[in-house]
Amino acid sequence: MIVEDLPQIFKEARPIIKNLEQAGFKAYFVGGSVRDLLLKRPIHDVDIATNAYPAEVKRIFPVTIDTGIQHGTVTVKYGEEFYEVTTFRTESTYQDFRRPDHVEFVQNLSEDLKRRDFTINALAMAGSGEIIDHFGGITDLNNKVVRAVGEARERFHEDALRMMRAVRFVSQLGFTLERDTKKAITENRELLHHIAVERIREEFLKLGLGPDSKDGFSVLIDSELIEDLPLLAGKSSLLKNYLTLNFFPTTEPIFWALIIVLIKLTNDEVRAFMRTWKNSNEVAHQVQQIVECFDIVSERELTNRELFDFGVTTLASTIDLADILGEPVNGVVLIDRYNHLPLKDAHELAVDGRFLMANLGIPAGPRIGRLLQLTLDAILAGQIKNNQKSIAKYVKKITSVV
Ligand SMILES: Nc1ccn([C@@H]2O[C@H](COP(=O)(O)OP(=O)(O)OP(=O)(O)O)[C@@H](O)[C@H]2O)c(=O)n1
Ligand SMILES: [Mg+2]
Repeated sequence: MIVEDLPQIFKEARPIIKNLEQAGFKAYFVGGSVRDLLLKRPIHDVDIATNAYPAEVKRIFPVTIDTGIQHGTVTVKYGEEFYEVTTFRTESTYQDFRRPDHVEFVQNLSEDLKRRDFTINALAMAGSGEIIDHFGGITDLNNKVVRAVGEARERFHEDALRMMRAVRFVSQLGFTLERDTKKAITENRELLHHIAVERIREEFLKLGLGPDSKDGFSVLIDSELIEDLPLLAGKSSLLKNYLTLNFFPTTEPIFWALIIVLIKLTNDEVRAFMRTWKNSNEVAHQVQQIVECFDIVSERELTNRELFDFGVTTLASTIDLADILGEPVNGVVLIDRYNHLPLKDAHELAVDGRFLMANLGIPAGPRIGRLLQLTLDAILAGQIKNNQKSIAKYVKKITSVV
């Protein structure tokens, strides 16, 4: 099979293949870019594989970066773009179910393709556009099947993350998981414990935000791989509710908040959950806010002060989450109420601590902060206006009790 009209991104990279060939080496496009080309999906980067050793690649191209020399990868700058050029390799020295620290270089492409994870990812393309398919990858693309190259068990022992990748592709590409590949996941799922949580998280997120995340989740539960995800063991009956949803998350914080609500964590448990999954403090905080806000809106109306404290980003995410979970929350009304708050940020307060000290004779100290908070409450509750005169009057009144 020959692809006649290559997208621009391949055309721009073709001189790299030509240069390697002119120096007497073989070189091909490999991996995800060839898969995505045949699926007519957007292509974000093209990877090149060659029988040239890294030192030889570096001799051919004037600007290179040593990105992963021990794995055989050199980044080549060509034009304004950067390309990963990796020497054909096998990964025969796995000891701990993770990608190895060093690899064995090999001379031919098929040895290299043989150790790749799935048939759809084991395709290569020559500079001419000719597709090289040793493992039935094109048929599997046409049938929308994720199938391990050769023995699935071996592929998963080489790199256990591939089990997550399999399920991620189900969600991302709308494919089904081939039976033996799925069986091998069930039989080898504990191997996932050898994998860094950050890598698992990345795949889990791609799964959760993929267009067919419901199918991805279904396979995750069916294959029992879910039992080996951090803090999700024993939760599959709760997570089955994911399969009954009509909408699915579109952002990272909403995805996490959804999982947390489905597995019924208490607010106190959210932080530890997010930390175990090695999320950044920023994402963890956003998720915590959404879960807290969701808890409130499921029970009662938010107060103006709560609208103010949560802010519009958390509100919008909470409304999305409520929508996904079928919780009756009137998002339009909530956002409208937010938009009509007398102020949206504490900086918009017409007075500050200095004003209270200078004009009302209140001594410096923590009391100033408390008075400002009460003032903010009163303004948000509509009891007083946000101007110096009404604030001064109000503060004078409450200084007798605060
Ligand atoms: N655990 C892994 C990771 C990657 N690969 C191989 O390396 C290629 C590139 O890997 P990567 O960019 O991580 O994944 P892609 O399949 O390209 O998917 P994405 O579109 O998310 O980049 C894959 O296609 C596959 O051939 C593999 O065999 N085993
Ligand atoms: Mg890729």
